[in-house]
Amino acid sequence: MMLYKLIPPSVVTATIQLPASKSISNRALIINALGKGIYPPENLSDCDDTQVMIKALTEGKETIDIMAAGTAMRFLTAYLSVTPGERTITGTARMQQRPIQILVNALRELGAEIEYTRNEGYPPLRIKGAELKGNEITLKGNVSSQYISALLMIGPALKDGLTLHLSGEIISRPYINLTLQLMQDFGAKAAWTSPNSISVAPQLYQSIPFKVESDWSAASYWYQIAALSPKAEIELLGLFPNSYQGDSRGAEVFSRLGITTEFTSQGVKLKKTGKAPERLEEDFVDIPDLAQTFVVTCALLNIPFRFTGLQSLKIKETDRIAALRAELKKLGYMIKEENDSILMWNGERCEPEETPVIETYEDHRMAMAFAPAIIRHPNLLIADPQVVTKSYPGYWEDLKQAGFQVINEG
Ligand SMILES: O=C(O)C1=C[C@@H](OP(=O)(O)O)[C@@H](O)[C@H](O)C1
Ligand SMILES: C=C(OP(=O)(O)O)C(=O)O
Repeated sequence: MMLYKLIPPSVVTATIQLPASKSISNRALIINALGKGIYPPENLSDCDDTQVMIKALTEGKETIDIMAAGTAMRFLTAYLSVTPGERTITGTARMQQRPIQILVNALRELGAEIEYTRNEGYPPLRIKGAELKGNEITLKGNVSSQYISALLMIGPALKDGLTLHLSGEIISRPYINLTLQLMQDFGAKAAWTSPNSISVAPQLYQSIPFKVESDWSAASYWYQIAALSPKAEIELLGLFPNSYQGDSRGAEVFSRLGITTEFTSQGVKLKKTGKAPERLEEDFVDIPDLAQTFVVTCALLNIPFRFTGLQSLKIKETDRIAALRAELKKLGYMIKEENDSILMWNGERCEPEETPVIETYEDHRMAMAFAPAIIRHPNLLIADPQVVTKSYPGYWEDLKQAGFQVINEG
């Protein structure tokens, strides 16, 4: 097992070229493939989740391994259903435990030929591309928005277009809006027709030059470093106001924790105001990928919190509710959970471990959200730090550039 020991600088000074958004990269790639685009998307992310998508779309292999990429698994399942050929799509052991039945059922209802090769409801899948016949379906909106995005993106390729009715609470809605936004940019007609229905017209995508913006989820770890450091001068490149990404709301939540955002022509500069709230309450149903950032930040700043809307965390790269509680306990914080969807902390402590080894559970966000904790817990070690490649391969190099020492303890 690889272990990283970190030593923070006394003042964090950095200008960081963030990775490009994997959510935007993977959408642009699918849309480009469906539209037979002549302009390849520019500034694609160099992360694993985008690399596996590029390979799947270009190598033409019969067995496609998307490793741990949820977006690739879900988007490609829909894509392969409308693309000639017969293929198997698989992923890591964890990916084979992440549910996909809602999407498979929806695609089957539209006429798709998909079989489970191992366990009913989970990858791997055997998919035979076909012309889909249906054009209107109802599916649950409360498990993963990626099923909805996957269906929407193939909508323009269906003879009669597609209408989706979403039942139950709609989670991760900004990711659905991101999909619609990109589809519209590429010339599709796709829009909400009611608070829970979306219609897509049958109309081919147009090819346009397109540049992917930086990743706001990745930016959150730098906001966290600014919040935890006594002094920080951090500039993040490639972020703009009115971002397509829902996680840009992290800037507003961090402003309540004393980190304000100033937009420049190239990105953002973070400022510390020195103000901190007595308590933080937030609903994460629209911003699930920021949960780990804020849980760790608030505990370490000694700010009690109650975070709701976390029901999707159990089916992500790991059970993030359990992982957060277990690892923060090692640092001396007792976090409570309620209904599988709420995490709270009332300030309760326990004895911290002397040399806590933070496990990362094959989850990039566990590594990236706990590394900044070194600023308050100088003895912690990060296990399996290479997990960051899922979304942010340059994370450790960027920390070094910001003055952190990153030492491989073997
Ligand atoms: O569509 C996307 O790009 C994503 C949607 C979200 O997943 P869920 O819709 O499953 O919450 C998010 O957690 C994931 O990192 C990326
Ligand atoms: C949940 C995530 O990714 P995915 O679902 O695409 O694997 C994530 O990046 O935090």
